[in-house]
Amino acid sequence: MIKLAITTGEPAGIGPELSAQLPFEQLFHQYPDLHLTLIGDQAWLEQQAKVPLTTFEQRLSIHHVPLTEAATHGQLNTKNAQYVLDTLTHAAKGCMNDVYQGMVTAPVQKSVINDAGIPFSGHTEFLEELTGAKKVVMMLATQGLKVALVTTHLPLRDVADSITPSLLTEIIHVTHQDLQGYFGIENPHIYVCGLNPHAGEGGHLGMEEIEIIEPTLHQLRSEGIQLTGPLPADTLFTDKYLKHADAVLAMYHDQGLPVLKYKGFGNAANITLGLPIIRTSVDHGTALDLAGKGIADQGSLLTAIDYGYKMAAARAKRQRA
Ligand SMILES: NC(=O)c1ccc[n+]([C@@H]2O[C@H](COP(=O)([O-])OP(=O)(O)OC[C@H]3O[C@@H](n4cnc5c(N)ncnc54)[C@H](O)[C@@H]3O)[C@@H](O)[C@H]2O)c1
Ligand SMILES: N[C@H](C(=O)O)[C@H](O)COP(=O)(O)O
Repeated sequence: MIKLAITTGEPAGIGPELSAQLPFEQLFHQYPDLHLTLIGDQAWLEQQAKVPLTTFEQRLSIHHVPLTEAATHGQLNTKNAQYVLDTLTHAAKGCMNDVYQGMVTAPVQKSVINDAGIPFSGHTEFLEELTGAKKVVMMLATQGLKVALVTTHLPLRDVADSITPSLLTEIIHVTHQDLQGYFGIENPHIYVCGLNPHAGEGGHLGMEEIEIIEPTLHQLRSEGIQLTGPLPADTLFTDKYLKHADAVLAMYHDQGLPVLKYKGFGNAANITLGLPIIRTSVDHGTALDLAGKGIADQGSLLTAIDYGYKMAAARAKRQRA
């Protein structure tokens, strides 16, 4: 059995309804050994389900984490911030203890957690700390494109200073290793974006390519890692390069993710590489404007479940070998 935990996310957003309204019958048919546990407030989830969740009791459980205050669609409440983190902690610890073979996260509202006085950048950073991982990488994947990021939830002002040879080396090592381990790519070819326009224009538009990125890639190539770049990011995302790329490494969030989401929004998943556990997520946020209306698209949650299931199956196969 592959047991996946689904954290149902910000209670005022679309996460609870997307999770409770999953096409369970179809999913359990498609993945005959899949078991799902929805993690969140039981009454809030049952209220949003279309069929009684007990219908699938052999394959579907709810792990009840009580809301602090009743939730209302579209209305954030700082009192429920800790609830959201409790669902994540339960799932992550369950994965570390092999109760679950992976966790799939519905969206959380980062701002309300911070407004509650709890510093929180995102699941990626939260899980890195909770699991004690040395370095994690945010990678979003859709059919035909995987984009990994060197920096994640960082103000643009701080990005350039944070790109160092050691960070770049760690990020590339983790990406390379997990593309091999979870995606069965024997010798991944990673295409790397420059940081500056035109990859620095020979030093006239920034020195990071010459001083940091090129020497680091040169060093890593000597270890046998296939790397192309740094290439100008505006033309890297074209077929000429993408047809040879197993993944693209972007230097910052909005260099890589708009391209990925333009190609695959609704059919993409966010995957945290480098964790000791498997974690996949949706490609969208809490969409407070849609919450409770029953019109939010389920595609990305299904994609995240698919990646989570396949990664867990790949790891189980590796462990048996
Ligand atoms: N995995 C996550 O936890 C995650 C991912 C992205 C954003 N967020 C958080 O979500 C909050 C809101 O972020 P945002 O407004 O930038 O992005 P958003 O994805 O919530 O909304 C952007 C636009 O996409 C639409 N949209 C989103 N999901 C949709 C779906 N399933 N079906 C149809 N339309 C959908 C929304 O209606 C909106 O127009 C922020 O706090 C952000 O940090 C969380
Ligand atoms: N950067 C993600 C995106 O834009 O889709 C999103 O904020 C989620 O990040 P976490 O998985 O770290 O919460």
